[in-house]
Order: sequence, then C-alpha cells, then structure tokens
Amino acid sequence: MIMMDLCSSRFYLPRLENKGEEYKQFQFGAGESHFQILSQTGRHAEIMFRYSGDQSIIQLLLLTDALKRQGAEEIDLYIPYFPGARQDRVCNPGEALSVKVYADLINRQNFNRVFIFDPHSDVTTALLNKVHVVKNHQLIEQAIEDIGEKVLLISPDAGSNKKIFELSMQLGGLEVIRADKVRDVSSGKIIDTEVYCNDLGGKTCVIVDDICSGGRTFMELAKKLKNKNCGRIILIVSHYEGVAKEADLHASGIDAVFSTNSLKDIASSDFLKIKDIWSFMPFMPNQGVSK
Ligand SMILES: O=P(O)(O)OC[C@H]1O[C@@H](O)[C@H](O)[C@@H]1O
Repeated sequence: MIMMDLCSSRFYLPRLENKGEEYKQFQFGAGESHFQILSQTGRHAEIMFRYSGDQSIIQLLLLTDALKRQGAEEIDLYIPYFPGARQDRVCNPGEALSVKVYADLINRQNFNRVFIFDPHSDVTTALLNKVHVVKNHQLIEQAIEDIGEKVLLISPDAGSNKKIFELSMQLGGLEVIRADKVRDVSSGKIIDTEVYCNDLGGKTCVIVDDICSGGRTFMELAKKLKNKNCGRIILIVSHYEGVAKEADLHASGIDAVFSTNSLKDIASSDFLKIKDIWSFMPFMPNQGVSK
C-alpha cells in the first residue's frame, strides 16, 4: 500500500511577526549567515520567501540546504518578487545579465515548484525551471472593488500592453488606454510620456504596472493624464520598493496607490493601500501548519 505523506512544513523567510521560533539565524563576525532549523521537518516543505537584498538569498540557500539535510524531498519555493527581473537584458557593454544569475542560482536548488508573482517580463519565466506565474488579476480586481467606481485601465508603456489586455479580458472587457515612455536613446532617461487618447472624459484612471521604484514613470504619466481630463488617478503595482516619496506621487496627481508587501512590510495609509502578498499565492490549504 502506498502511504501518502501529507506532512508538510512551511517556513516564512523573513519570519512572520506572529510566528514562533522555527529556526535560528544569525551572522558571524566576518559576515557569513548561519541557519538552523529547530525541529524535524516533513518530506514536503514550502518556503515563503520575500527577497530583501542579496543577503536574504544566502539565507534562502542555507534554509534549502538545511531542509534537504533533514530529508525534505519536495520543496516548493514561493518567491513573489523575483530579484533581477527588471535586469532582463544587457543594455550596455560590460553589464551583467542579472536575472539569469539569480535564476541559475534558484534552478540549481532543484525546487519542486517555483511560484513567482507578476514578473517584469517573460524573460524570468523563460529562465526558471518548474515555474508557476501568479498573475496580478486578483490584486487588481480587489483594488477596483475597493475603488468602487467604473474605471479605465491605463497601460504605462509598450511592455505592459500584452498583460493589460489580458487583464481587461479577465475583468469583463474594461477599456484600456495605452501610454508610452519617450526615452533619450543615448542615456535611457525618460524625456516625455505619450497618452494615446485626447479626452479621458473625467473618468477614474487606473494605472497598472509590475513595480513602482523611484516612481518617475507614474508621476510623469499622472501629469499627462491630468492634462487629458481624467478623473481620479489610482496606481496599482504588484511590487512596491518604498523608494518613491508618497508626497511626490500625490503631488503629481495620483490619488491613491495599491500594492503588496511582496518586498517588505509597509504600513497602509489613506494614500497607500498595502495588501498581503500571501493572500494571492496559491497554497495547498491542508499544508499550512509547520511541522
Ligand atoms: O519609474 P519607476 O518607478 O522608477 O520604475 C518603474 C517602471 O520601470 C519599469 O521597469 C517598470 O515596469 C515600471 O514601468
């Protein structure tokens, strides 16, 4: 008779605030990380990993190694923000292809499945083995429900068009307005933003993108949308670095931002509404409890 091993261990890295001691980690004086799991784990394990700088990657590798040494045969990795996803091509001579370096490291661990959330481009998906892409649809749907009005979807650049048209279909055919960044080809800097619509008719505009970093893309776009008679402007991004100043985003005309804590815990405010990334990842419900 074949016995099904339903016993599963789930580890959050970094640890969830309300979780007890499942593992010990510290750094030695020279800077190396140390990792120790504190009790026996199952054959199947899940790692819920939020990237928080390259040191956190080493911690992930150490946890993976520790799990394998305890007999874990199937390890699922949930890594909603995939590091290097935006560095998906070599733009200038001498640059590294960062996303491939991170993907190669992850592939070498032989994870059973790797779940990522709304990656910047298909390059990440192509490079990773056994990858499952979780789309941003549920996040956008929830945010639009919270907004509670009829909205226009704004695609901020050519790279977003494919994803946003699919999203629109999923949401029952919401109207999409395309925009584009105009760049100085020699420096790569954004010098202008085009919105392909003359009159937005006072409607609420929802800009959808994968990430907000410095926020320049969205501040420039918001100003242009204002000039084209938009109503409220809402920005929804899957990943939020927390680098852009909320005051600057607001001053540009953006009324609210929705995002997740895929990178770090950020407090929600009236302006910035952060949703829990784990609520969008497809867990097996019977595998929730550690050990
Ligand atoms: O304008 P910031 O926020 O710095 O950068 C975010 C933009 O840069 C792109 O890679 C992202 O897809 C997004 O469009």
